[in-house]
Amino acid sequence: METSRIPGFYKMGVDERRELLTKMESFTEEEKEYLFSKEPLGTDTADKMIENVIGTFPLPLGLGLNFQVNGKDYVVPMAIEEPSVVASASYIAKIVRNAGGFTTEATDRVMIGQIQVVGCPDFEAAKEAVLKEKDSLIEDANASYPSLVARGGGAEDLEVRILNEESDSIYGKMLILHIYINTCDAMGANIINTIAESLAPTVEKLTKGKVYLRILSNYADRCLARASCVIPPHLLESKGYTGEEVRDGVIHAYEFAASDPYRAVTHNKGIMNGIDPIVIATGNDWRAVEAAAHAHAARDGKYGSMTKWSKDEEGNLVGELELPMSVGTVGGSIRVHPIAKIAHKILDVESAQELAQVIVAVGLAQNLGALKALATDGIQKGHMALHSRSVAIAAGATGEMIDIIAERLIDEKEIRVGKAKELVEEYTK
Ligand SMILES: CC(C)(COP(=O)([O-])OP(=O)([O-])OC[C@H]1O[C@@H](n2cnc3c(N)ncnc32)[C@H](O)[C@@H]1OP(=O)([O-])[O-])[C@@H](O)C(=O)NCCC(=O)NCCSC(=O)C[C@@](C)(O)CC(=O)[O-]
Ligand SMILES: NC(=O)C1=CN([C@@H]2O[C@H](COP(=O)(O)OP(=O)(O)OC[C@H]3O[C@@H](n4cnc5c(N)ncnc54)[C@H](OP(=O)(O)O)[C@@H]3O)[C@@H](O)[C@H]2O)C=CC1
Repeated sequence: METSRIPGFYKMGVDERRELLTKMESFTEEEKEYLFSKEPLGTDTADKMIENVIGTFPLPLGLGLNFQVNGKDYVVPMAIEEPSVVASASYIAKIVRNAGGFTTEATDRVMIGQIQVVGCPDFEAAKEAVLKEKDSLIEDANASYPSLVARGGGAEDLEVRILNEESDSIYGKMLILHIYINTCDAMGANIINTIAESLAPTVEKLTKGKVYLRILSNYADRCLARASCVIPPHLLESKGYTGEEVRDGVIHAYEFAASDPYRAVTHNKGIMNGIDPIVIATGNDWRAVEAAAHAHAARDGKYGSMTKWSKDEEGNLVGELELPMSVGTVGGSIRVHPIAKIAHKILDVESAQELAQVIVAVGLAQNLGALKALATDGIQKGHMALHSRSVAIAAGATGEMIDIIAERLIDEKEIRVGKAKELVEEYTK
């Protein structure tokens, strides 16, 4: 889409938003049917995707607006059940676009396949034997997946480690091969597992040991994406707070997360609030992204903040986020789930590398949204006001009653289900 800046989008009704979206994006009739239908993922398709299917589990799909990354505008599809996340991402993206937008970069998409060998009569000799045959193992790996090589990807390198060298237990000592594979635009789990399994018989011959596990590592530390932003303090100003106060509050909040795992987990949950919804909407494996993100946050041996916030010489707030981002634009369920396909069309990324960069930019925005709120009015004001509609529904409100009850909960500063039930009873008397 030409622009991601659509002021007042949230003030429109759903039908009005859909009409505007169809003017901005050229959907086919089939796409419109899926996107706007009551059953976007048919049970027939669902039944082919997983096992023991009895139905589907819909999530709200919203659009994160105002995003500008490396000079390009992105409308970001976000599938999430939690209120205020989409609003917060859009809010911060609006501030950051006025500061020049997010800057991002990504490494090559190199994923890791692990092969575990146990029971080698001589582990050092086994390691040497594997390393001696490194080139031919890489050739074999590539021969097992020629289509990947044809796309410019494939196995690139191989390393070997001996784990628990001093262990007395027969279960402890093992040889671990890492095979590094460029999976192009696929997340690559199945590709890597296929390659790792294909190498196992040769590895057993070389090592005289027994191969057990042949599987990718989800700690994709050679498949990283980075985002940063630089925000002049005047853009952070909000009611009752100077920009400098907000900036300093955000940096204090970061230092708290960097020093205390109890805070870091919550801080990082706030980052994943932005990341998971786009990973889910684009049909990617969010468990893989979550697992790798938290491992990366503990890479120095202590769990800490995924982001970093600081002040530069001009007094600007500087935000940075680096995460492993093993996502794809093909593979898995991406081309199977009709809404995931449409989400890719809306997002308009050309490669997995580009997708990874947009995702980390959204994570960085989401973190700032939470920290800005926490460092000023507190989280409840913005978040609970938007949560009030869910509270009203949980208390039994329907139709036009939902907004009326939600408004009353906000006015009376008591956003809880018990209070909402009282109001619903009063309303229906
Ligand atoms: C909620 C806001 C944005 C309100 O903030 P506000 O100042 O009332 O917003 P505003 O009315 O000035 O609007 C500014 C922009 O925000 C967006 N916006 C504003 N309202 C809406 C809406 N209804 N729907 C969609 N977009 C909205 C919209 O883009 C709008 O620009 P415009 O389009 O008008 O030019 C703010 O209070 C905020 O960012 N709060 C933080 C919310 C948050 O982080 N939620 C996550 C849940 S809490 C959690 O799980 C994580 C946490 C917090 O524990 C993590 C941690 O501890 O670090
Ligand atoms: N631990 C984990 O995280 C695990 C995750 N998984 C699951 O694996 C799935 C992801 O595996 P993945 O291997 O990505 O998916 P696929 O098995 O679907 O493989 C991707 C396929 O996409 C095709 N392709 C088309 N264009 C490209 C391109 N530009 N770049 C790369 N491939 C292309 C390739 O087929 P061709 O070359 O024939 O055209 C390739 O085989 C996810 O569903 C995940 O949940 C599975 C096991 C473990």
